[in-house]
Amino acid sequence: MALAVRMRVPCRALLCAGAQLRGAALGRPEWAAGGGDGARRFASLRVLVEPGAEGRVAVMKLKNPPVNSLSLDFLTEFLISLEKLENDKAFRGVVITSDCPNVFSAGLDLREMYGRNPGHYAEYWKAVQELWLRLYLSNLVLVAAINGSCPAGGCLMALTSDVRILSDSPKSVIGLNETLLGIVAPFWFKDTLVNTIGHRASERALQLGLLFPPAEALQVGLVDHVVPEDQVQSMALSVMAHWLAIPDHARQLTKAMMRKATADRLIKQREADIQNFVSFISRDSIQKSLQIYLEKLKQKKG
Ligand SMILES: CCCCC/C=C\CCCC/C=C/C(=O)SCCNC(=O)CCNC(=O)[C@H](O)C(C)(C)COP(=O)(O)OP(=O)(O)OC[C@H]1O[C@@H](n2cnc3c(N)ncnc32)[C@H](O)[C@@H]1OP(=O)(O)O
Repeated sequence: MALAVRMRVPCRALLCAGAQLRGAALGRPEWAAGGGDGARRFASLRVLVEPGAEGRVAVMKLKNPPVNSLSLDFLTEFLISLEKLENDKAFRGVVITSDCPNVFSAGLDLREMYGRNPGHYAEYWKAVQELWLRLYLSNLVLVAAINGSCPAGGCLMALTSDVRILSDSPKSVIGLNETLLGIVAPFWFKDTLVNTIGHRASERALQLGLLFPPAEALQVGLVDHVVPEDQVQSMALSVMAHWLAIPDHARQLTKAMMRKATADRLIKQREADIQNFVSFISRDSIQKSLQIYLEKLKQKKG
């Protein structure tokens, strides 16, 4: 219990209070309970939560079409959802997957980082930090069922999980590709990658902005399993059962022991990190890079 308190993330309550206000401002109910599972099945506009197995596992489906970009509204809804699950003692594990075909998540929403004002950038970055801290320090067992493309912020989200299962498809590439956009992965993105695949492999992956196809992602240790597309969720539930066989308190203490120092680096300098982001993203040269990248994405279609 003491651990659970220690692992709580500062400012979380603040952000969630803000999040609820945001939801109210959008003029919709926060949660609509439905289905035979009553309150255990719930949904916001962009996140579906369904029971996974034996009432102790939930499946969170990211549903922000077309590509599950991590917009501010999406982050807000995701964080409220996660908080609900963390606070429900019945749940011990969560599978995170996508409801959008061929894409797990396109990462941070580029429209939140382009052509906005400094106040907006600061609000957005605080929500991104919160997402990482809440997921990275979660007491729940988190399994990422990565059923599609998983670049940058999508990869960061997957990296916070305890286990990653990737679908064996040419579309399912994963990595921190920030340099390809002319931007730089922040230190806590980098730390999370280093903690997963080691220093040398991270250095190469980050500098080159590598997006690994399934076999290479498995080889470098970025994911733990590669399975056919239609088996991603069943594999996630089966891996989850293995992890849930471990007593929670021992597993949670061990997870905290492994991750706390990394999280603390950001916690100690959250405000400075926000200011750093705002000044970096506001630069004309960076805005230009983002503009070019967004145009390229549009041209790809036409
Ligand atoms: C030194 C100090 C450092 C301090 C740090 C400061 C700042 C930097 C940190 C920033 C960290 C950034 C992290 C990120 O996550 S950046 C986002 C990176 N994401 C990507 O590169 C992915 C881009 N998207 C794609 O490659 C593809 O869309 C796809 C995910 C492979 C899916 O392909 P497909 O199914 O063919 O869909 P479309 O490409 O046609 O896209 C459909 C529409 O969605 C729009 N889109 C795509 N991705 C994003 C996105 N990330 N944000 C917003 N919108 C996105 C795309 O433009 C299409 O829109 P349209 O229908 O209006 O044309």
